[in-house]
Amino acid sequence: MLQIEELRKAYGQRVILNNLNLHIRAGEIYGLLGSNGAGKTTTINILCHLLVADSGRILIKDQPISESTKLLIGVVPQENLLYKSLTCEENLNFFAQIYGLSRAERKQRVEQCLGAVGLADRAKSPAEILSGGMQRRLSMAITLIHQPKLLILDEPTTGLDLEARYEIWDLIRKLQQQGMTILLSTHFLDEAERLCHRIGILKQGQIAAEGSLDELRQLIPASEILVVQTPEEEQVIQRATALGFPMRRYGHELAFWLPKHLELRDIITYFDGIPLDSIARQPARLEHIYREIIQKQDNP
Ligand SMILES: Nc1ncnc2c1ncn2[C@@H]1O[C@H](COP(=O)(O)OP(=O)(O)OP(=O)(O)O)[C@@H](O)[C@H]1O
Repeated sequence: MLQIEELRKAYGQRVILNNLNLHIRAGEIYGLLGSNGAGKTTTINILCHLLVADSGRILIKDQPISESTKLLIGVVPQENLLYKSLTCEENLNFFAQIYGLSRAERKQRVEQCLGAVGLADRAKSPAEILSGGMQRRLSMAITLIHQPKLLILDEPTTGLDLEARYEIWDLIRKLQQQGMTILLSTHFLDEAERLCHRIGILKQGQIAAEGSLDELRQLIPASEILVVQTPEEEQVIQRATALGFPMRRYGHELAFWLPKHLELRDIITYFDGIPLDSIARQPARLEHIYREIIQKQDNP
């Protein structure tokens, strides 16, 4: 669906995209992850013609991007693009007019798009009285008005509460099930884990790692992660190190990589004689993999 080849963008001496290659398959949800300033929005801005790349090639449905391919893409930016004093219906109508839809088409598309995002009953409500989650869904409806094939979502759940995030996630899944290809840029690893078929981690202007969650799991030699809470961290670290379990810290959590699946009762015996508050095994999650990839790149 989308092929980005050797894309380069620099601001002065500062290279943001360093010959980036990215391929998004039709019908998938592709998660683009990266630290602040990694170049996610820069990539999106180039895709939607807000920025010009220094070099590289972008193909959408095998055609180089141009004015005529613009209609294939719909972008939901980080900030909602809404006229707050207009109703939901009026907002959609306005954008439908910009896309040149006839009066009859507009009526039909406005209804369809409001229905698609679950706002049919708010058609007459001014955007400004909607909750943050509803405003985001209205922003998504606006992006759907011209029936794009590729939907680009830039941090779609930033600033939303948990219920609103669930609603946006359901909506993203529903759109994908209806055949939409989705590029999702996000900071939230749980969001990428739940929604994305494949994930690419953008680092130093390139995709440092890419794949499904299972494929990414192969990148770290941990079968499972052991999280330990103890008042005697030094003793636990010494014991685990002697057993060959690499240590990591995830925020305040003390963790060890387990090279293979081990029974919890066996693990507990390894720490005999050391006071433990809690001990838990968990599968390696995107958080653990992401951290490793980001740090490995920083300190090759
Ligand atoms: N017009 C500009 N001039 C100079 N530098 C810029 C300009 N626009 C963006 N940058 C820099 O380019 C880098 C990439 O920015 P970008 O917004 O693409 O990152 P991002 O991955 O989307 O980050 P975030 O997750 O914080 O939104 C940043 O360091 C930013 O400061």
